[in-house]
Amino acid sequence: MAIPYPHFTATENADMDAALLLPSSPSVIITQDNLKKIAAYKAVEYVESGMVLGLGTGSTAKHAVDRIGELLRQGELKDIVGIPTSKKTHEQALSLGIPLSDLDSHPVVDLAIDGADEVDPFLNLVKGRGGSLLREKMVESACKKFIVIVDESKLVNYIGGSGLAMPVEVIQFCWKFTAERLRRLFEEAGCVAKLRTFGEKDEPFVTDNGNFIVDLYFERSFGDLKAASDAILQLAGVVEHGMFLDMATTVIVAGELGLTVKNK
Ligand SMILES: O=C[C@H](O)[C@H](O)[C@H](O)COP(=O)(O)O
Repeated sequence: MAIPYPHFTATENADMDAALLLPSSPSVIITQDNLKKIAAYKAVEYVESGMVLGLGTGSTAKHAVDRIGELLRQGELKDIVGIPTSKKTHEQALSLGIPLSDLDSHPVVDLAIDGADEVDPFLNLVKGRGGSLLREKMVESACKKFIVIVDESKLVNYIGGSGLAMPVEVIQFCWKFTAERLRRLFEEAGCVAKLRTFGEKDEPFVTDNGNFIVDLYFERSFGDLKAASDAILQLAGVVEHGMFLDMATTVIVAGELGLTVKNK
């Protein structure tokens, strides 16, 4: 989807790196992917040499990982250790020559940069529509600073408010039983629970950890997020859910009027 940028002046609203990405002529259309890149480049300004970095997953985080690789190659960043949040990011970072490690060797992460599927006004998130929520939550709950990068389409009034999926990673064993228990937890919010599938044959999507994903859809708000989180995690068969509550320290939003940086 292309987003028109009729009156945007890059140098007033964005940093120089991001400004370089913006169209020079007001009639040029800037794409949603450009917005993701602008947010990602801004986040990478927070990276310092010597840091242990959580490397996020998804189409927005991919730009941040690319940029980190580029700055390492140029010698502008040194001694970075990356902790990837998925097999896909692991492969991307390897191909860029970013030195990698894991939480066993580096249990404290200085900074993580990742995308999100929803961001509410309190900086609570939904993540995992790409299927990587569990490793993301492990890495991002171990970090001192967690910067979330989104285009403005991800902003919602309340968690679940996009009408799109809130993913829950479940073990494969009797997943229908678990999906039904999840649905019943949120019956009053008009919840529908669906197994995530892919391809023409509708095969179950399997996470990097060998689990399935049940996507929850809500007709209306389910209220107390902490209570919902606790209730989901109490179900045997659930591994983790995609609500990231009170975890983001900064959210960078690239939107029609430029970049907004929201701090906790
Ligand atoms: O599982 C995927 C991750 O949580 C992503 O960070 C999230 O889905 C946002 O992805 P994207 O930047 O592609 O919209």
